[in-house]
Amino acid sequence: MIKTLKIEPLTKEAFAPFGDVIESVGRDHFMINNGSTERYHNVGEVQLDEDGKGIISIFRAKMLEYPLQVKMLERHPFGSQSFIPLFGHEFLLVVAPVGDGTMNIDPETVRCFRANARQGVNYHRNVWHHPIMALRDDDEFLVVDRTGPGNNCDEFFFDDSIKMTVELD
Ligand SMILES: NC(=O)N[C@@H](O)C(=O)O
Ligand code: NI
Repeated sequence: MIKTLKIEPLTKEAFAPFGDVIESVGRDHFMINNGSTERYHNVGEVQLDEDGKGIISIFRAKMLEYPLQVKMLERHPFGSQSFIPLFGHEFLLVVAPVGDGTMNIDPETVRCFRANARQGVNYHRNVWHHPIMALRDDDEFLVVDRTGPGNNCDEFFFDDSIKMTVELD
């Protein structure tokens, strides 16, 4: 199989099978702080297993080489993982659904999205995703995910016959 992944705009609806889009645009909110602040409540769900702890980290990422061949995806079985751009830059993401839970990904289910400058993402537990795909060097992302016992990162490598690429326009 040889295919160039279509880069789709990131929307709440399209991303629903993979997790949450972290954004305020178009979302419900209510006033707090005596009317000085709008709270966009619960735009993403932090998922943890009973032994895990939620932590906040910062990832400073290099831009990968494009066209990029998607050789692998990873998943986190014990918790969700969110990426919120700290500098408000767009970024890409490649995902695949949880599937049947085994260490296998149907390449036909792999999708690519582009997050706009006001969006972050929250991958739900076991959602397959590519490591962070910044669109400029030294871009920084706030990351909320899980630490704790056990291996929380499964990697799946596609067969060499599967050539899926992401091209920048
Ligand atoms: N390994 C790690 O902490 N980062 C990845 O999970 C990622 O999605 O970038
Ligand atoms: Ni990850």
